[in-house]
Formats: sequence, structure tokens, C-alpha cells
Amino acid sequence: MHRRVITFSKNAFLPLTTVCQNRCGYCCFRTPVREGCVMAPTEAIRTLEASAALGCTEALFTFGERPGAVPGFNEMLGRLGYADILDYVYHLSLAAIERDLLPHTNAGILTYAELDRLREVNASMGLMLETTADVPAHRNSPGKDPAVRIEMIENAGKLSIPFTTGILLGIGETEDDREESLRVIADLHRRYGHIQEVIVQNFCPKPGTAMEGAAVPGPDEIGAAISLAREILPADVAVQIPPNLADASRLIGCGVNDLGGVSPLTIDYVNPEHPWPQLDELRRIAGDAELRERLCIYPQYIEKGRYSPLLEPLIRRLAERIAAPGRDAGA
Ligand SMILES: O=c1nc2n(C[C@H](O)[C@H](O)[C@H](O)CO)c3cc(O)ccc3cc-2c(=O)[nH]1
Ligand SMILES: C[C@H]1O[C@@H](n2cnc3c(N)ncnc32)[C@H](O)[C@@H]1O
Ligand code: MET
Ligand code: SF4
Repeated sequence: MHRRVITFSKNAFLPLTTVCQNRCGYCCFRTPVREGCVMAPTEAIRTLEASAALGCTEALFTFGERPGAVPGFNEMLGRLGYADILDYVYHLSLAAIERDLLPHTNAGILTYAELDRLREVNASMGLMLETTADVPAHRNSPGKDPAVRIEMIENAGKLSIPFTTGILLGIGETEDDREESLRVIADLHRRYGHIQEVIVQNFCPKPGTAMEGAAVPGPDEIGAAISLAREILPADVAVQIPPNLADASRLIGCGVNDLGGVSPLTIDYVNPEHPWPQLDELRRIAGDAELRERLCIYPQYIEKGRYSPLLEPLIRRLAERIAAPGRDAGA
């Protein structure tokens, strides 16, 4: 009998900017161009160094989409010495690699050329599909048009980038919409073979946002969505739930096999009111299953050599480190 395995990654969350071209009805992350809307390079480097010292393996760069489209933003970055946000994330990706962290960028919509450039310095990348439905929460978010999201995930496939995507539950979509979204992701993976994991994320209401009073998906509804994901997605695609947003120990039986990225240092800037569970709590969530640390690039993609030559030595070193015999998961 093989014991079930539940994986997770130890990361540092770096919200490079809160400026965003979209205005999603559920989001509390976005801000206008103002003092503090860009993470200063010194702070980013400090976070990378402290996270590496704590044993993290991943630098998660998640930030507002196409901030350069917002007037005043590029001038602000220019004062820090960068041409645009892509230039900044490229530079910090190199800084992460130098400090033994593998970059994973989720910057919202990027063009084929932008993905191609970032691929050189990122071990994996991500973009939530969110939903294929046309929902009011996305009325002011051109980048959440499902056709635009699907095109980017497809471009990442053409470029062979190990990829994370997912669906957001409770933003106005129906159960049929969830099924359609998962089928679209499954089809993309069948065509390009690049989807490592699919996040089934539940909406959490934020005060001051358009959806602050909206109903939240209950545990049974979340469980049903996880089961649906496991049923629809090919077996080599992991189903991930964020362990800080829902009752993970209760949901694990529905087919979850990954708990995503957790950080010993940085908060979840997208859901700042939800602290990350630490290692003992993750073990409790995993229950009888074996809790195993992973990198942001999954083993099957490492084996296939789906990474840039620049990342080869670091990926090899970190893979060895997390596999060291006798080593406790995540210690
Ligand atoms: O690729 C993504 N990774 C996201 N991640 C990263 C994810 O949890 C892991 O780091 C990935 O599994 C990478 O291996 C998040 C991490 C957070 O702390 C908070 C929110 C997210 C959301 C995403 C996401 O939308 N896309
Ligand atoms: C980084 C990812 O976080 C998700 N996201 C954004 N806002 C919320 C919220 N209020 N609750 C849960 N998830 C959210 C989106 O799916 C986004 O793509
Ligand atoms: N803004 C991006 C998106 O929604 C990244 C995650 S939200 C901060 O796709
Ligand atoms: S969820 Fe992402 S795309 Fe939507 S407003 Fe927030 S930062 Fe922008």
C-alpha cells in the first residue's frame, strides 16, 4: 500500500506593486499610484535573504496586472531605476536566484514575448483562470476576460512553462461554470502538458470592496468543487487548496493533494486576514497522508528538463536538499 502524499512549498511572497489595471469586485489588494505602492528594492532583497535563511525555496512574485497602463506608474518605477514592471521583476528574479530561491511569477496577463523573457529566470509561472463565466465582479477588469486568460495560459503552454492556474469559487459563477472552467484547463493541459497544479480557491469577502456582503461558498460547496476538479483533471495535475482560506483538514478527503505555498515570514497579501498555517498545522491537515515538501517546479517537469539552463544548478541543489534522507518535511 502506498501512503497518500500531500505536498507544499516554502515560499516568500513579494507583492512588487499593488497598482493594477483591473478593478475586481472581490479584491482588497489593489491601490492607486501613491507612496508605498511599489515594494522598494531594498525591502525586496531583505525579504529574499531572510526567507532563504529560513529555508524557503520559492520567491513568489504576485502583483497588480499591467500597472504600466495606470498613469504615473512607470514614472515612479523610473525613479527607482527600472523601465517598467517586467524589468523590475526580471531583476528581482535574478536576485532571488543568487540567494537560492526559485522565482515563480503571477503578474496577471503577460504577452507571449513577456512570458518568453521571464521564462529565462522563472522556474514556473501562474495565472488563475478564475472562471470562464462573464461575472459582474469582473465588469471593470479587462484582464479577467476568460478569452484573454485562456490565451495567456495557452501561450505559456506553447513556451513549455510549468504552470499554476485555478478557479475562484463564489464570485458569481454557477456550478456549470465551474465544470466548464475545469474542462477548459484540462483541455489546455492535454494539448500542451504544462499544468502542474490547479488551485481551487474560495472567495473571502473584504470590507470596503463591492463584494463585501456577498455570500461565501460553504464547506460542502468547496468540497464538491474539489471533487469535481479531481474528476475532470488528468491525474498528473495536482489539486491545490490554500490551507489558510478554508477548513483544509475537512477538505483533504475530497481529493486535494497539494497545499500550495506557505511562508514562515511573509503574509498572504491577497488575503491578509488569513495567516499561513505552519509546519505542525500542515501535518495535522495532512492527517494520515505523508506531508512532503516540493519546489515550485514539480518533479516530473524537472525530469523532463523543462527549465532554463540558468536555473539548472539551483534546481538540482534544492531538489537534493528537500529530499535529504532523515530530513523532516520543511525543517
Ligand atoms: O500561480 C499562482 N500561484 C499563486 N500562489 C502561489 C501558490 O500558493 C504556490 O506558491 C504555487 O503553488 C507555486 O508552487 C498564491 C500564493 C499566495 O500566498 C496567495 C495567493 C496565491 C495565488 C496564486 C495564483 O493565483 N497563482
Ligand atoms: C492571487 C489570486 O487571489 C485570488 N483572490 C483575489 N481576491 C480574493 C478574495 N477576496 N478571496 C479569495 N481569493 C482572492 C484571485 O484568484 C487571484 O488571482
Ligand atoms: N493581479 C493578478 C491577477 O489577479 C495577480 C494576483 S491578484 C494580486 O491575476
Ligand atoms: S485580483 Fe488581481 S487583477 Fe483583480 S484587482 Fe486585484 S490585483 Fe488586480
